[in-house]
Amino acid sequence: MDAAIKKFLPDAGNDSRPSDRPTEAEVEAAVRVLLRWTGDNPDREGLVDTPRRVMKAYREMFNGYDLSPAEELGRTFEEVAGYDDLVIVRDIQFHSHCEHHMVPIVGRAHVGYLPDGKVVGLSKIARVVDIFAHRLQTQEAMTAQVAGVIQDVLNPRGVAVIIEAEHMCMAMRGIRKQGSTTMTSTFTGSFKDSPEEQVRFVTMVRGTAGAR
Ligand SMILES: Nc1nc2c(ncn2[C@@H]2O[C@H](COP(=O)(O)OP(=O)(O)OP(=O)(O)O)[C@@H](O)[C@H]2O)c(=O)[nH]1
Ligand SMILES: [Zn+2]
Repeated sequence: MDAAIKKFLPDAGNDSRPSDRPTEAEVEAAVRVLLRWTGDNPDREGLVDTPRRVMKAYREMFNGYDLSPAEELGRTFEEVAGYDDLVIVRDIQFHSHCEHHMVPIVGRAHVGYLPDGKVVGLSKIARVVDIFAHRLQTQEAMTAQVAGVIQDVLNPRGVAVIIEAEHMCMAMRGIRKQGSTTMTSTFTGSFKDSPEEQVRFVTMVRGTAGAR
């Protein structure tokens, strides 16, 4: 297998990842403990099916551990009439969970790259964002991971990623600041080397469509 793809498989570089997962029954038992921790009664009618629902919801919200972002980028094509300029997919909405508190991060990613011959299906860029979002994250790591996998697998002239997100761990608890957003960016290749390319990316992301 291509080394670039291997690097982005779910368990790459993470020896602490358990080789076997808990059973559904074990997960449901853990949710019952959390329900008791809230002060509620897991045996009351409204909560009886909740552990099972939470187990299923976790399987869906964290399915990014079972998917490979590098494999999503594997199918490319070159017949684009010689187009080799900036491609941007902006406003990719995502939901993730912060690795510190396991509560939601809600945000948007803007992803651009400068093709070097081959381009990738646009939906694949959004799929890559979703796969990383469906793992426990910090915003910084997610930004670097999205840029890194596109750079490594497509080998374009450069990749630019901006993520803006609200962290519920800052809104619902702790400091309790609603509406504050965090912005992160990663630039590789030509974007890293050239401030003009960065400006062009940001200008197009902030550009004309809709009420911006
Ligand atoms: N850099 C970074 N920090 C994050 C992210 N998500 C959450 N955090 C922060 O992680 C930090 C964890 O701080 P700790 O002091 O260990 O935990 P805590 O006592 O729950 O912190 P408070 O949120 O300040 O109450 C907090 O400052 C969070 O705001 C992220 O994506 N990136
Ligand atoms: Zn948090």
